[in-house]
Amino acid sequence: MASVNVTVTGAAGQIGYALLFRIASGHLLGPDTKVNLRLLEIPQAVKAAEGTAMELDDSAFPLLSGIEVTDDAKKAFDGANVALLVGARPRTKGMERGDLLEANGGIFKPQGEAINAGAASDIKVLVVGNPANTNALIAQQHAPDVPAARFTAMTRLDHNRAISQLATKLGVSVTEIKKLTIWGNHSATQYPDVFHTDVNGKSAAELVNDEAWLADTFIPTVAKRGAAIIEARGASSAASAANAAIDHIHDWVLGTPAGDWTSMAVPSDGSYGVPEGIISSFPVTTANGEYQIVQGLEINEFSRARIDASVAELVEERDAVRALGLI
Ligand SMILES: NC(=O)c1ccc[n+]([C@@H]2O[C@H](COP(=O)([O-])OP(=O)(O)OC[C@H]3O[C@@H](n4cnc5c(N)ncnc54)[C@H](O)[C@@H]3O)[C@@H](O)[C@H]2O)c1
Ligand SMILES: O=C(O)C[C@H](O)C(=O)O
Repeated sequence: MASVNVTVTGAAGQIGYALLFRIASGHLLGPDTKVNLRLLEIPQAVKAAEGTAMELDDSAFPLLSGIEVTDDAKKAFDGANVALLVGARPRTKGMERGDLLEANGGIFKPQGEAINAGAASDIKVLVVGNPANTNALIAQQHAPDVPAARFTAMTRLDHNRAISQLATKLGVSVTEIKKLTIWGNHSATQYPDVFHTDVNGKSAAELVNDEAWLADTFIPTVAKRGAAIIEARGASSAASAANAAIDHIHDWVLGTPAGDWTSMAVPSDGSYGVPEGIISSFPVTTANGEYQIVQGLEINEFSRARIDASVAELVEERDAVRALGLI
């Protein structure tokens, strides 16, 4: 059976704890693929990551072929086929946006370099740590030998949240909702779009038939859900974020179902007027380990303004990290 090297950064954190057991039990790559885990942490958290590794051992997962814990990015990414970049510098009191971007530059620049130096030729990178889209751009810009398209950021949690909200509104099961799209940044400016969404062969937008609900309830609920979870739990989403990371890589590697698509933040090829190179969320289909941006969707005025606003924020973030010399 094939064994795949999966590197997880921030392994001792709360998403890490929810993520690793599901990777080891086969939810990431399916029941026919063994996984060799590499856990990267900062020196002061290595001991905690080793504790998690002990628990992974104690689970005797049939698909887990090995675990290595390290604080050395070069070792962690050497031969990596899949990299989940979860560890990031959270915003703390008094921290300005520029400080946050700079602190994360100190993480994602060396990790991009280590991926460039040693990752396997089929490396697939998912950035979860916030600000995810721009952190992915920083890592990508320091890995010039890796195809740029292999660097992606996570908007699958937003996608899943939007499906759940829409299913509740329409009184249908989440499985009946297809072709929902998150556009833009994983931030409060993101745009969850139901204008091409299909519910049992009918248009979701027509079934909702209430633009005010979309504008004033649905979009803000989805876009501010991360903050609502922090408010309720006293900590940011962890199990749902881990679940979304599993979904993102699972679908990238194993494909999206026929008649559906998903949302991934990927380097723009200029589709839908999104400036080339910006790591922005799009509707994508996947097959044979590759993703493709869904083409030819008609974008109405309501959607256009919202996509443009979120993309403008991404351009600002790119310009800010450029000004800081991080890319
Ligand atoms: N994209 C999304 O949808 C989404 C959703 C939820 C959370 N997040 C983000 O995911 C990140 C992780 O969340 P969490 O709740 O697990 O945080 P956490 O603070 O519990 O854990 C983060 C871990 O990362 C480690 N870390 C820091 N710098 C590192 C480095 N250079 N190398 C390796 N590890 C490093 C820390 O030691 C810590 O153990 C945060 O940035 C959070 O905002 C993103
Ligand atoms: O950590 C956050 O700011 C929120 C997180 O990105 C989320 O969407 O739950």
